[in-house]
Amino acid sequence: MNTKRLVIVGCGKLAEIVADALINGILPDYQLVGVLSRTKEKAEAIANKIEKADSDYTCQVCSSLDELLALKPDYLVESASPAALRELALPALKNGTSLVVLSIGALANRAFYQDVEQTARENSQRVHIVSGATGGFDVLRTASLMGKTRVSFDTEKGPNSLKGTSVYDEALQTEKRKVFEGNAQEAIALFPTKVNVAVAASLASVGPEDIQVSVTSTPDFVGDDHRIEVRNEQVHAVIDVYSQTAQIAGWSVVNTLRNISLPIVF
Ligand SMILES: NC(=O)C1=CN([C@@H]2O[C@H](COP(=O)(O)OP(=O)(O)OC[C@H]3O[C@@H](n4cnc5c(N)ncnc54)[C@H](O)[C@@H]3O)[C@@H](O)[C@H]2O)C=CC1
Ligand SMILES: O=C([O-])CC(=O)C(=O)O
Repeated sequence: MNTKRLVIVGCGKLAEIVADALINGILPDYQLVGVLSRTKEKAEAIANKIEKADSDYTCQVCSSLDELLALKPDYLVESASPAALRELALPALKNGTSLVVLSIGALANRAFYQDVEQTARENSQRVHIVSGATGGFDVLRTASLMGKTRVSFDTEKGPNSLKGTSVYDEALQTEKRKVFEGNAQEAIALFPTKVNVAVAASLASVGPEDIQVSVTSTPDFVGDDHRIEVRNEQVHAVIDVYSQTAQIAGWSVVNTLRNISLPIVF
């Protein structure tokens, strides 16, 4: 078995799903050798889990990206924020570390996307964009290759998940309203950590400027519903994923890591 050295940046709810999957034997080809988080206690909690699972290796709690990269990981899971992805992507790729990324919003910036692409190529590494809280990237990519394609991305959320953004007001607690219409670049600028999914779907198809995105707030709505519609001359597909929590995004990292290491992939 060719064991891969894995590290995680951002030790929150989604990182914990990946660590638990590892402990539960769902990622047999990986060792979680290092963790880094803004809150050190969260990184320690994950490292302690690995320790308690009687692993025959140590998971190091790191205080800086340099310390983490010095562990020479094969793969880095980013489960922190778009700002973190902007900081770590190029140094990690230059270090010979491939990326599995959740905070895809950072890649809506064309110049950054191109730097990441070129650095990955020059260092023979790859950047895996996970399906997160949505999916259907295979059909999105395939349809877009066939010729002119239109793609829309419509999200429904509860008002509480929009608190702290410029579109929020108390009336949303009782009134259903479309609070955003635009493209994915505009959407991620307005909601920096809430529409990574829309940027991911756009990168898999027509690009962040050319996808039509909307966000609707519905009173008492629990979770998120992401509906992608893709159309070209021959194909019409609808991918509609409801999820009660964001856990599906953590599991999509697990699925991607399995695809990287298993002989048969989907
Ligand atoms: N693609 C998708 O479908 C989805 C993507 N996301 C992205 O995944 C990220 C993680 O989500 P959760 O685990 O739910 O968030 P969380 O808030 O539970 O955990 C994030 C952790 O990262 C740490 N962190 C933040 N910035 C950091 C930095 N610069 N360096 C090191 N650590 C840092 C925080 O202290 C926190 O412990 C979100 O920020 C969001 O951008 C979230 C849900 C769905
Ligand atoms: O969890 C979701 O539905 C989507 C989300 O936060 C993101 O795309 O960043």
